[in-house]
Amino acid sequence: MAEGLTLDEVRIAKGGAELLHVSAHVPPGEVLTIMGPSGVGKSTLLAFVMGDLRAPFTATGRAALDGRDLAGLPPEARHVGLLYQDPLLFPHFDVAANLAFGLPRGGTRAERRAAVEAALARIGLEGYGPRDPATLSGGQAARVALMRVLLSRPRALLLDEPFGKLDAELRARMRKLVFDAARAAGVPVLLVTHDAADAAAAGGAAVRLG
Ligand SMILES: Nc1ncnc2c1ncn2[C@@H]1O[C@H](COP(=O)(O)OP(=O)(O)OP(=O)(O)O)[C@@H](O)[C@H]1O
Repeated sequence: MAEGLTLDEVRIAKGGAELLHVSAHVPPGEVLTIMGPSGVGKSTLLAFVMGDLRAPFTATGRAALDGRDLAGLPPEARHVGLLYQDPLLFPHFDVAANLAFGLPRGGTRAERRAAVEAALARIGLEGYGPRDPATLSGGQAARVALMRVLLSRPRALLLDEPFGKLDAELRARMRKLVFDAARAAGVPVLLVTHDAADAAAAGGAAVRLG
């Protein structure tokens, strides 16, 4: 059984015409960077792994996590975390509740509150728990969204230009946070980026589509 995330002869077509063809393996804790021109199908490939591919796209081939075929598993049973460039926070929840949503079920109220406080500290947003997400800057919201995904303890992590809205310093901090967390938890990461510095920081292999 191959530990990690495997893409085996994945072919994605749009309206019957092949868009991309890729085979790759991402060992636990490592990052595979996916680069390629706009429109080549990078985000669509991530949707396939999530189990969220929609018409007009079709796919053949296999995505497997720790040797287990993901086909047939609904998205919520895949335990694959996805982070976009645009942080999608729940607008009717405050920042703390957005983070708490990522936490696995269980634990006491006090434990959950402590976990949220620790998470806020890790992203440099101490005291931001009661804030309305609409009052956050783009970079602050991006950090909350990233931390919410990490708290959900995904078994694989898909990042779609996740650092695009951050300034250089924050970008470096967030890269370190996410790559260190993935390494520590043994989580394979697919990183879609146009930024060669992201790829260099990720340190793993890279594939170029198109
Ligand atoms: N719902 C849709 N219906 C039809 N075509 C779509 C749909 N969504 C995306 N496309 C097209 O499918 C192709 C692949 O899109 P995708 O978003 O996967 O590309 P990408 O490589 O991630 O691009 P970018 O780097 O610009 O984000 C593009 O040509 C896009 O215009």
